[in-house]
Amino acid sequence: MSQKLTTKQEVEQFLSQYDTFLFDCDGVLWLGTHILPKVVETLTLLRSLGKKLIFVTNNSTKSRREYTQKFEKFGLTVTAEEIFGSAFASAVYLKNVAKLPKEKSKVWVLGQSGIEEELAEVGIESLGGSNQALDEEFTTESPFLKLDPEVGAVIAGLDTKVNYHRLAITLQYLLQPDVKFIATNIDSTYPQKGMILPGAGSIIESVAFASGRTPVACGKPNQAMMEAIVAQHGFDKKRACMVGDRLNTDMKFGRDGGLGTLLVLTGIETVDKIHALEASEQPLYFADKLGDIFELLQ
Ligand SMILES: O=C(O)[C@H](O)[C@H](O)COP(=O)(O)O
Ligand SMILES: [Mg+2]
Repeated sequence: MSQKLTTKQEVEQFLSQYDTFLFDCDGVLWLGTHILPKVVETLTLLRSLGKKLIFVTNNSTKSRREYTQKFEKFGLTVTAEEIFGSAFASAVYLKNVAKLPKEKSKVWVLGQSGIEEELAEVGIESLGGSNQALDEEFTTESPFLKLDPEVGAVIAGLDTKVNYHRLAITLQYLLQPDVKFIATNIDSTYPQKGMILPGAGSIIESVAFASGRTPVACGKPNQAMMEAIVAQHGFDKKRACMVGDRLNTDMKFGRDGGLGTLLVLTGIETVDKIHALEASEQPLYFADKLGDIFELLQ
């Protein structure tokens, strides 16, 4: 049974088990541009206790560089090496696993600057994405219908500017069987302040359905992302805890990786969702919010 953190002793006992914490971002640290209560204090406290902090987000709209700027706005100094985003995971997958041949080395992006920037970082040329010409209404005269024969893959992720034009051109590439199909992540929804919005998975599902294809999904819970994080930071997974707000991505990612798990209720899930699960599928711990760690220790 999942244990709720409600007292100082419980928090101390929880913290004593782990040296490394992997934090999901949307719904755990912040909701869009709103930082959640006592998050800064909690992260600062954990750092002062000598804990290693790593940030693992499925939100592909920003690159690791752009995330460092977002952290900075909240007064938190976090390096790009401490951040793993699904845009980065997808770029690394393309570069190291999918290995596109030279003549098919470009990528069509259904998504935002995070994906474009991470692809550029690993030396991959991208098309589509944030190109403003795609904001225009789709017609059969679209210049993008002249497909680039050098495109060898589609990467699809969260895109708040998604429209019929972008979906239509993405489909044209996906109808080519030799073009690989990569999804940054599978989240059906994500939390914003006061509302739940359609997530990357809901957008990707549209072109997956139209093309009859299933993408390789690179973000949480894919354990390739976990292995990349462990390879970079070299921590003991048994002494690490995944903190998240979603069961089928964050908690599965932690559980499958052999980490401890803490679910916070500031994003997607509710306490009823936890209790509806088999004991073996429940997170080890849950809390109303991440900031409870700081508040309960006072
Ligand atoms: O739809 C998305 O891309 C995701 O729901 C979302 O942004 C998740 O981000 P995370 O909670 O992993 O930080
Ligand atoms: Mg989240």
